[in-house]
Amino acid sequence: MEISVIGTGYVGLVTGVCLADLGHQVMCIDIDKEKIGTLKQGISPIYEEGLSDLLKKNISNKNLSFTSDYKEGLRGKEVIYIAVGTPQAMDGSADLTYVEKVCKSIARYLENDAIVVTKSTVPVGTNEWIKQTIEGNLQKDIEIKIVSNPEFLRQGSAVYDTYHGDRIVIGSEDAEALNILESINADFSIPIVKTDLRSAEMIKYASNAFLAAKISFINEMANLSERIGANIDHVAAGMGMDKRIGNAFLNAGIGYGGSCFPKDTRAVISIAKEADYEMPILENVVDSNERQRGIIVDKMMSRFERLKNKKVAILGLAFKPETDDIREAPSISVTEKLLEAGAEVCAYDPAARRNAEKVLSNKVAYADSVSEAITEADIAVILTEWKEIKKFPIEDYKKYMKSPIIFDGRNCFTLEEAKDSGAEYHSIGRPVVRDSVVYK
Ligand SMILES: NC(=O)c1ccc[n+]([C@@H]2O[C@H](COP(=O)([O-])OP(=O)(O)OC[C@H]3O[C@@H](n4cnc5c(N)ncnc54)[C@H](O)[C@@H]3O)[C@@H](O)[C@H]2O)c1
Ligand SMILES: O=c1ccn([C@@H]2O[C@H](COP(=O)(O)OP(=O)(O)O[C@H]3O[C@H](CO)[C@@H](O)[C@H](O)[C@H]3O)[C@@H](O)[C@H]2O)c(=O)[nH]1
Repeated sequence: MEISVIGTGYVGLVTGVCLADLGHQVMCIDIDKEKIGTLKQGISPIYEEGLSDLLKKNISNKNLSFTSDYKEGLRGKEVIYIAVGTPQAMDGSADLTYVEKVCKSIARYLENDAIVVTKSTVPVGTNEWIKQTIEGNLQKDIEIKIVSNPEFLRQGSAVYDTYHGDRIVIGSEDAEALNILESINADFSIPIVKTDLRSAEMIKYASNAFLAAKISFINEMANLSERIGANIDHVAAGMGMDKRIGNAFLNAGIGYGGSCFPKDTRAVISIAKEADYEMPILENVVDSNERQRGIIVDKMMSRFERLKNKKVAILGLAFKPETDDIREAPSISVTEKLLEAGAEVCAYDPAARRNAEKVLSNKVAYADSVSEAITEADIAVILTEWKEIKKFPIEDYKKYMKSPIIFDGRNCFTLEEAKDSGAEYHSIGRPVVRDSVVYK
């Protein structure tokens, strides 16, 4: 099929590349000319294993091309995916400015009938508004059909998720459009849920809200476990064996971040407000996550009283491993709090340094390895569970640090490893290990 994908962020790029790899003729459009220039050369602006190879392969076999010119990008296209950002507005709702601009550009430049598919995460009812906005601005007598096709990929494993996701959701009131989308997606060999527009939009928000709630739930259980002498690793393992609960998303830590959970949970609360309905569970999930982001610095404060002039090594800045993204990463607030308390911060991240430098205070120094970051440090704080950070032996911290005191926000080491390491080890939801003793 002749397909156009609008927006080359995580979702747009991976969608475009994967559809091209299935044999469709895909043209990706982005208003960011610099990005388009980079993409044309086969260079992925996104840190994701395997993506660059797929990108180059499909550019060279002429299934995939890039443009910032809407007229060229929409010419003769039968299916048009919208994959631009829907960031959080000041009031917590989803900001649809980019989507609106896209609708107006489609209306202005499209010259043939087409199916418009929304991949962006948008509030319930938005797809109907998209149809009206395009139709209200059309320059030609053409027919537009609308399908909601929310995206469930995770950053860092986006290509894998596209081929191995648990389900593909497509929603439309138009049976023919639904069938065409079903046939495009059939090649991914993933179960397809066919539904109406509003339910498809709601499935996306409800799924993210549920996952965020699961994380906040286990985080609160972890905080309680610390206070009563239980070990959250054992608690989560025991809970997760119950198939009704499931063992995924039960890793306690310093809270969820990233470009989706924080904004999507707030968007649901905002949608509910519009519908004059209160959602106390979700409101508390958001508050609980805010509190969780602060607990690692609180733990340091209660251990040291003062952090002034302490040299703190931050290990991991990305909101999770295998991505260079630091949007809503806990590292942002932890770094701010440490600097406010007068600490000297030296950070290491295998991929996110370039993005971090744009956002974090210029008082933060950067290291090129774990060992360099922790050299002569008073405290090491682990914020992202990168493989490299998990693999760095806990017993080696004492070789480099002034005093081997570790605050691990991602439970990278077992208590057994910590016990024989010579390090003082504070983690989440587990007893402290000090002088080889596990303190309950
Ligand atoms: N990032 C994820 O893991 C993920 C997963 C599932 C769903 N989503 C949702 O998908 C959507 C896109 O997310 P993202 O992270 O890929 O976005 P992003 O913000 O990283 O990228 C959006 C891209 O759209 C481009 N753009 C903006 N306005 C444009 C316009 N008028 N015309 C053409 N291009 C334009 C920008 O230049 C940018 O390259 C959001 O709604 C998000 O909630 C994201
Ligand atoms: O047990 C867990 C699992 C995750 N997290 C944190 O939760 C956040 C999000 O992680 P993850 O879901 O792996 O990353 P995203 O790439 O943000 O993906 C989520 O958000 C996307 C955008 O909507 C959806 O498409 C995905 O299905 C959904 O998993 C990160 O900060 C993780 O550290 C935990 O703290 N504990």
